[in-house]
Amino acid sequence: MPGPRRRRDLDEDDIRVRPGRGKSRPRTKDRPEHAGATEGRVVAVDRGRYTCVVDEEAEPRELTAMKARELGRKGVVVGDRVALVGDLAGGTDALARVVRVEPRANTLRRTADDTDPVERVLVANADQLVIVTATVNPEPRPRLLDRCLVAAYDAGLDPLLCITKTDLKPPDELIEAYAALDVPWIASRPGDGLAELRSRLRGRTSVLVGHSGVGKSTLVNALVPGARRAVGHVNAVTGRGRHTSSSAIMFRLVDGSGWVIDTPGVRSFGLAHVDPSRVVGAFPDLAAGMEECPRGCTHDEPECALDEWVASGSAGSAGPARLESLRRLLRARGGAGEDVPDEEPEG
Ligand SMILES: Nc1nc2c(ncn2[C@@H]2O[C@H](COP(=O)(O)OP(=O)(O)OP(=O)(O)O)[C@@H](O)[C@H]2O)c(=O)[nH]1
Ligand SMILES: [Zn+2]
Repeated sequence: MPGPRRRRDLDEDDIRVRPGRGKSRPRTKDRPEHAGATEGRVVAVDRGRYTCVVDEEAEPRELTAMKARELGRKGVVVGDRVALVGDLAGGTDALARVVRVEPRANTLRRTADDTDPVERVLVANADQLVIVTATVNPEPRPRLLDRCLVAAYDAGLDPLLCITKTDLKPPDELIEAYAALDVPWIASRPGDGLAELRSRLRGRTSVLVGHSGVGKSTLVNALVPGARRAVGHVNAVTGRGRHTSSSAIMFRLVDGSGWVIDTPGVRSFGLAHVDPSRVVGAFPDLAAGMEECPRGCTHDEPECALDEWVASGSAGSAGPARLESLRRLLRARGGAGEDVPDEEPEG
């Protein structure tokens, strides 16, 4: 007998669709008329126009589509797999219709916060989150990086730390700060590090996130000839980039195996939606020690059994630094009481 579904497995549609009462009339999405629709992948969204790639395997081409009325207010985001009908020829005037959004394997989301009042699904169906930070210019923002990491664990994406501008300053401090988190990292500078990044991206769908000006667009341009992402200039005084990229956009890697999604520079990452158990789940090496915790332990309180467990050495390789990392991330989740602001310094 199937067990009860965990809450995480439910998405918007499950919640809306109630078992029908009385005579069953097929719901819109079950109607057979779109059976012959073409499958596509949304690679860009711009004011109600969706750029989709169809025929990925045989002869990939892009076309523009609008949302069919029957989809109502349902969101369509970059990375979505969709069913398309209508004018599938492509070309400048052709307009297809998105008639269905396939169930999403996952979504990368941010909750509304002070800098962005709208809760957003940023992308769907990715499997890796590349958290990009520069060694300097702009300065790394540890709290923002931690929050991106929490977002990755929450969405079930594998994190990868990508440290840019190592020609200006060595990456050692950053590497050290993330050592206990066991996050794989790569370092890059002009003319170096790209091959390793490429091999990390092969066969995967990766989302690049990071503060404005860290060099995401520069990386995408190097990875995808022809991407022509606008590269901004970092203001020498504020260290701020110019937010040159305005929306998420997806590119196919040259050898056809894998996709990268460039996102606009972020200044914050609202995490109110994140269940702490998703963060804890990213620390399987500490799981055994949690068995002694009081019921409902937040693992960041005096009664938490982890301190003793780690101190006793029963944790194997999971030492105090590892526990401190878990707590750092659990705290990063909270919106209030920020220790280090992730905003730029004033002035
Ligand atoms: N010295 C140095 N400069 C770099 C490196 N990578 C990027 N830059 C420069 O940093 C500036 C910002 O790079 P972008 O690629 O526009 O940064 P971005 O992250 O896409 O910024 P947004 O589009 O605002 O999100 C540009 O002047 C780049 O030439 C690097 O490894 N070393
Ligand atoms: Zn605990």
